Amino acid sequence: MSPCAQPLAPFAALFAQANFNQSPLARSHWQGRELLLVQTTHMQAVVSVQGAQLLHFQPSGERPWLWCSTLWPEKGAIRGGVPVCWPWFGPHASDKSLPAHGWARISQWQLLDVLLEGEALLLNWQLRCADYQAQLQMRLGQTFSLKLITQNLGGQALPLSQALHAYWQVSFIDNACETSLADARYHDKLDGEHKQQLGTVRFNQPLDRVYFAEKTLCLHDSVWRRQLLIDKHGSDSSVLWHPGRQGLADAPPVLAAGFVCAEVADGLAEPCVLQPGERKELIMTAHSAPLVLE
Ligand SMILES: O=P(O)(O)OC[C@H]1O[C@@H](O)[C@H](O)[C@@H](O)[C@@H]1O
Repeated sequence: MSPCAQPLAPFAALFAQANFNQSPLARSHWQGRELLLVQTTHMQAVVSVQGAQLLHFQPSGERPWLWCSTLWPEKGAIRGGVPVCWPWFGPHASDKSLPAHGWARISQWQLLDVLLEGEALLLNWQLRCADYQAQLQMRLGQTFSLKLITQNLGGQALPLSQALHAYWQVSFIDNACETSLADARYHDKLDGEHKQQLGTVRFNQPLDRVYFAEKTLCLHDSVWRRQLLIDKHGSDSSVLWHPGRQGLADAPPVLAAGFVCAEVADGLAEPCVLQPGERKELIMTAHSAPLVLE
């Protein structure tokens, strides 16, 4: 069954009102945020300038891949799409007054350039934060990839932990599972224990786990008969997270039942330090495939 209302109507309304004027890009605003609407013969996407956050991605003829809340805070992080957690993941290591998951998702990024590469559109974003510089290269075609490049522009070593914190849309949490992490070791953040995964991971309970695995993630939706395959590079860990049936203030239960988070992370298995001048890349590439049930 698929009882949850899918929250895409606002984006559909924005596309209906937008003036693309022969371009694949149109500017739009919603809930106080500046948005880029992207439309080609192969896909539709929405990107927020705050966070350089891909909020919506839908290849032609397919269901949307990403989930996004319709309840955005007046200020602060938008829950949905692919928030960039950077240059730290979770609470800051020493100063708990700093924002969870770093500055990237609450900052305005600069769009450096837009290029057409074959059938795909490349959007190249940049953010400078003290001596950290991030570039996010977004490739939007029949599939999408996100390449986050961090460079230390200063003279001191800098700690780095990061994640591409994707909210994947599912028909209903009980219909979803992750199948590639069987046997992987993980840190269960809900009880602080280190454990080993037995079989597939189901999302029918609150979940907050850091898996120490470099494998491609594989999300199955048994009702939509869809697999989402998430390849990663430069990533020492994957985070699976869901708040459970009680949902969250900006994702009440009926909406929270429509996503699972499968995140590509780095600097969580081992502390990562960038030396002066050093660069590091974190890449997520997603594609879909039909799910054939036996
Ligand atoms: O509510 P936020 O700040 O977006 O974070 C959501 C979740 O993000 C996950 O990545 C973390 O592992 C969780 O601990 C956290 O609760």
